[in-house]
Amino acid sequence: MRTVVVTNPPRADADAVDALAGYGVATVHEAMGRTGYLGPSIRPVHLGARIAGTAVTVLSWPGDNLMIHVAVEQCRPGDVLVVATTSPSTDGMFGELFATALQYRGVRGLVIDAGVRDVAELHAMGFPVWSAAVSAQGTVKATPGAVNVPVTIGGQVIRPGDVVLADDDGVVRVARESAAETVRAARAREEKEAATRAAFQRGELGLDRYGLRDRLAGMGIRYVDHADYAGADYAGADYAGADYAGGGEA
Ligand SMILES: O=C([O-])CC(=O)C(=O)O
Repeated sequence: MRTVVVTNPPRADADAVDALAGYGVATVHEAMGRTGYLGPSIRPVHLGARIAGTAVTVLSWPGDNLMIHVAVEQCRPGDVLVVATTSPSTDGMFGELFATALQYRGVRGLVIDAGVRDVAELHAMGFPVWSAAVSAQGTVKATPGAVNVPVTIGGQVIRPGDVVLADDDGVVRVARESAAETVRAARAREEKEAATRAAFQRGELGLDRYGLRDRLAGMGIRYVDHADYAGADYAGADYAGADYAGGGEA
């Protein structure tokens, strides 16, 4: 493993980062062509928060939070701490003491591909966390790692200074160069969704709005009244008889 601390990485434009916080993770993920999502294994520890910030990244040895202490010093207001481990770990590497130090530095939250603890205290102090696990298992401060190098979480490469957007749906990463463009795409996506919502509130069907009837016809889907279908054409009728796997058993 590279043992390095990179200082002063480029960070995404602060206005664009703040603007992204106005959109949900699902919206931004869709707006980026369904990319960037860290997947369902990185979950909010508490519901109800939405943050966007610039990543300060940590690559740690599993069960060892030495490099998180190193990373705290590199954090600036508006950052989000992003912690990956060199091999899978669920140990409780982070708790309310780290959160206290990060809050002092204006850090907006934590994304960690490992465990956290002191869940009640984190909630009480309003420090939002997305993690792979909750675990009281303590860790050591023994092994060097890296700060502000690219890390991989949930199949996504997160570079220092990239935007991390997190809410109840999980976490999405936006490349630091694309923050402003992604804000525009998210706004367009939200306008489209608003129009669709209004149409659904009027009773319009997705089948018509999305032009799905022609697609279904192209797939050979046909509509048959139940009275005409319940007879010989009922696929389940055959299945319920001879083909019933459990039929011969006591
Ligand atoms: O210090 C640790 O090992 C992690 C922790 O519990 C805290 O940050 O409060």
